[in-house]
Amino acid sequence: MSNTTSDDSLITTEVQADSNDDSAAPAAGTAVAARNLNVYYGDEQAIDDVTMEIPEERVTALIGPSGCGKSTFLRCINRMNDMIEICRVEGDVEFGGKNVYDADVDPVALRRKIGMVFQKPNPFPKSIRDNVAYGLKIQGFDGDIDERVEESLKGAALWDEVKDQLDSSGLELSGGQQQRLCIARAIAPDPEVILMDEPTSALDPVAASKIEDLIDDLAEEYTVIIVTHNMQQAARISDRTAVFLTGGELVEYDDTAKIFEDPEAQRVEDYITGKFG
Ligand SMILES: Nc1ncnc2c1ncn2[C@@H]1O[C@H](COP(=O)(O)OP(=O)(O)OP(=O)(O)O)[C@@H](O)[C@H]1O
Repeated sequence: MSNTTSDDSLITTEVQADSNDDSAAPAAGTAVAARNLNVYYGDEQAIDDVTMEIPEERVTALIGPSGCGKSTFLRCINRMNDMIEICRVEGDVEFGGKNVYDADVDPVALRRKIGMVFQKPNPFPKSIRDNVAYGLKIQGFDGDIDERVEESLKGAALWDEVKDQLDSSGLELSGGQQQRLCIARAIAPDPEVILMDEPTSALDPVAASKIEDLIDDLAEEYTVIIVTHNMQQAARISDRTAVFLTGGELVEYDDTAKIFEDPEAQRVEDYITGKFG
């Protein structure tokens, strides 16, 4: 993967996926591991001592009622919570055998390895090509940008629809196309993990279904971690499901079929069957 660039002096460290530090290496097949993770906003605790290992090249869904900490947990993985002044993180989030909160990890380099897609499609007011190429240019990518743009748009199942209008504004696309453009932008720097925070909740059912199909394809190459309010969606697209309940407690984490068909915790069954939440 790409190296750090000289045009941004803040970028000092590339997170190594193949660290030689065996003592810190996660078990084989684990993309991301949280260890005793606690997160606070001021005095309020949003994540309560969460430990979990997220498998690579699978879809892992984070579900639970509003305010239970799903987005907070997701944002810890690529340190997006750094932007929130009152947010304090304790514990480890391991990626590539390294705690992403270590002092020598550069968050910008980390976010190239762990990309993010948000609830509301947020393309830049730029051409389709420039939206996808944006991150590559910033990082000083020295390969063929047009080729990478094409690959990324194909990877996001958007190429056939936009290949003749690459110079048109990304804002002229439909909501579903804009979200796939944002996915193309996220995969352009060739990340290992893609975080998705309710990526279909602002879309109509047809557009949402296309994104669901795409997520399935993405998991062949990337680790996908998705927050969703839609339990049917979690059941349809994920391999593993983590159920958070009020106070940021991870109550159950297992294969998706097990969570939806035979959960261990009564509280999870009550949540899944709509008794609360
Ligand atoms: N920027 C912030 N400042 C202060 N408190 C916050 C902030 N972001 C989240 N919180 C609080 O942290 C807790 C967890 O919020 P979070 O958004 O992570 O939950 P969530 O499960 O993703 O919710 P939702 O499903 O409604 O998006 C909530 O009590 C919320 O009010």
